Amino acid sequence: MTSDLRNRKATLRTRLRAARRTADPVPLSAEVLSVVAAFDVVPGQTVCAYLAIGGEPGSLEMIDTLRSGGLRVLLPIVVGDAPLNWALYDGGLRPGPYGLREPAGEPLGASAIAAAALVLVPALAVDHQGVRLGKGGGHYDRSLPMATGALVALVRDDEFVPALPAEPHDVRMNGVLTPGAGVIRLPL
Ligand SMILES: Nc1nc2c(c(=O)[nH]1)N(C=O)[C@@H](CNc1ccc(C(=O)N[C@@H](CCC(=O)O)C(=O)O)cc1)CN2
Ligand SMILES: Nc1ncnc2c1ncn2[C@@H]1O[C@H](COP(=O)(O)OP(=O)(O)OP(=O)(O)O)[C@@H](O)[C@H]1O
Repeated sequence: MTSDLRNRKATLRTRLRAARRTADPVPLSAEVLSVVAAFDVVPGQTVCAYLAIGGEPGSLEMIDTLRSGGLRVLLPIVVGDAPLNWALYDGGLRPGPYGLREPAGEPLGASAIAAAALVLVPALAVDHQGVRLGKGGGHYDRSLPMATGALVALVRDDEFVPALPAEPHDVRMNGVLTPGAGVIRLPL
């Protein structure tokens, strides 16, 4: 049962990653403000975001839009198999693992995610029940249980799908942002 779920997830990841290799960029630099508005996030509040790589929706411009709107933006720092650490993005970046760029500021600890009114979550796909498929490292699965704010995944239109395989540890999303459909609130 569990290994069947794992195999289905792995097959989906391979297909979705391959499709992203030839897909057009999706910067979401303006659209991200519709998420901020939809979840009543106001200037001064904290948003946990991510810096897109390798065909992921999002961009540095998207992060800058959030900062320009007066939001406090935290970016993730990978610490092995531990939950993600977080640091304030103040314009400084340095190279991280997996070709990532990470915030150069002082790490705030894994529990910093709890202060975020909104968490923008990278995903390969999300389904209509809010189940998210990530890259398979489990980094977000270990961190999202500590979050208290709205969880919104960013995907392409065709990556928002009717149903994905779900395991008990998969944390459900409260919403999804796609370039074509904008913000979609998901029933939890
Ligand atoms: N932009 C972004 N940041 C993130 C994540 C993410 O999915 N996207 N993570 C989500 O958990 C964590 C890091 N986990 C990641 C796991 C794999 C890859 C990845 O795409 N690896 C490439 C290249 C590997 C390499 O060069 O060594 C690959 O597998 O093709 C990226 C991030 C935290 N930060
Ligand atoms: N809360 C958790 N604590 C410890 N390990 C976990 C937790 N959640 C998930 N894992 C482990 O992480 C691995 C990857 O999980 P999964 O396939 O759901 O990844 P994903 O959601 O696609 O990845 P990510 O969260 O990095 O985007 C699995 O081996 C799983 O058992």
